[in-house]
Amino acid sequence: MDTGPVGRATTAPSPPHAGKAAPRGELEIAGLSCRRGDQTLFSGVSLSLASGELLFVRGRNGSGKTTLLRILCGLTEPATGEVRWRGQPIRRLEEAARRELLYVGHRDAVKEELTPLENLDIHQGLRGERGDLERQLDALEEAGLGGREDIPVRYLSQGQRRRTALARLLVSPARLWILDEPLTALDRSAVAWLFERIAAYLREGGIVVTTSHQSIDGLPEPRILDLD
Ligand SMILES: Nc1ncnc2c1ncn2[C@@H]1O[C@H](COP(=O)(O)OP(=O)(O)OP(=O)(O)O)[C@@H](O)[C@H]1O
Repeated sequence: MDTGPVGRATTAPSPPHAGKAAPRGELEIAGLSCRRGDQTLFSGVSLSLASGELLFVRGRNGSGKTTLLRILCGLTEPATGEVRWRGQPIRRLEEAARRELLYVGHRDAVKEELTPLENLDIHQGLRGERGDLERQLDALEEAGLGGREDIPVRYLSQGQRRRTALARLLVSPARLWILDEPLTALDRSAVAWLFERIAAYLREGGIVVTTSHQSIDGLPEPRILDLD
């Protein structure tokens, strides 16, 4: 695992609407079920998440955590039920509303042949955001990648790849973070940094849905969805 220090904190973009009164239940989940083959992974999942709330989805390997997170951001269709973001069906969001969601999957989705800086720039381009070089460099510095911004990702350690993926949180304004196993491969200092980041984001009114097989003691009190 990577043991490099995590760099100085930068000012991450505040969630859109930070500071304004937020309606309750921005993310609404109703009657979700999912089947894989002849197996029901989960059923009857209903809940509502409001500004500042953290949801911890837990369960054994194969219980359906990743599948559920993908359903929450509209990447996978459930067998039954629906997900709404600010009242709109998640799979039919307009572009501006879609940009309020930021998903970091457990496979890092970083391009091996590109550098961390290029990966961050492409990520922003795909979201329709204008990349700001200074902010991108600050984000990579904060994520502990100072000095490695221009090295192709294939030469980086697992922890550094993870940090590259997580640096997206620092450049993209979003209202909802969906983080699948964000702690994987992170060393202790990076875990502490990420926990601080998540706590600050929740205080500013962001919403976070996350999974982890590691302890999340150190994060603000979560709501828990247990798929077992
Ligand atoms: N597209 C798919 N087609 C068929 N089966 C799938 C598909 N996606 C996931 N599965 C199956 O659904 C089950 C749940 O997978 P999922 O990745 O959601 O579990 P998980 O709870 O995130 O597991 P882990 O803790 O191991 O990451 C697994 O048995 C997996 O093989």
